[in-house]
Amino acid sequence: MAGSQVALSPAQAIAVLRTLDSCAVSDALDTLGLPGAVTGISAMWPTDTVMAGRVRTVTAAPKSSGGPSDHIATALVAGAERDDIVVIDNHGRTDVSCWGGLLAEASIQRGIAGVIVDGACRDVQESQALGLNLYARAAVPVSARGRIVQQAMDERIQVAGVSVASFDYVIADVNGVVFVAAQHAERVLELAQRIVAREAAMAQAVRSGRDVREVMHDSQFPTVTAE
Ligand SMILES: O=C([O-])CC(=O)C(=O)O
Ligand SMILES: [Mg+2]
Repeated sequence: MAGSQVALSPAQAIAVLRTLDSCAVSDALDTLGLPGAVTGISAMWPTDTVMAGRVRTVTAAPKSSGGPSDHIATALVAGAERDDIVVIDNHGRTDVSCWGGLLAEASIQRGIAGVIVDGACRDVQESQALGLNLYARAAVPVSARGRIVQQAMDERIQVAGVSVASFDYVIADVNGVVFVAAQHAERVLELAQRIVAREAAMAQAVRSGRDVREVMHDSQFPTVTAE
């Protein structure tokens, strides 16, 4: 892909992301001076999976009316597509869940690749049993029902200070969550691949007995730049 001028399709971008990890993508964003890495949201169980896909946003809000309403995220999940990743913005609230096992069941049927909650989730064991990747700030037993609704979907949201829109990309793994704005995906992925290659060479140097002070010194192994 290096040097390629051909635009990546979403499927190609997702396939490349799945060969990377969140640290390499975060480093690429750093190099380009772009935001994307978030802190405080982590995998709900120890995982060796790299989750990558296309963002679909849900904006959560407290339920204001007394009457019946759609359950949060159902409208988005019902129309979601393969490799979508549901990203729920509950503004960091951890006193109520936004995600549970029934939503996970429906998500698997749609081919959804995973879920990220800027807030809390529940029924963690049900998502895990279904193999649905789940990232959140916390797990709590408290239901969304009667408390939280979907205010909007596919609107721009803020996740821990990072601006995120539907059809951006996201990668998440045991290290955390990193968003990639769609318009920068090509440059970010190309750079992240070069960063991975550099790290592999550095690891090989350490394995072959070179002093780690030398291998990791800023003067060694050409720093990967934006060019
Ligand atoms: O009531 C809720 O918060 C949703 C829930 O548990 C589920 O989707 O299984
Ligand atoms: Mg449930």
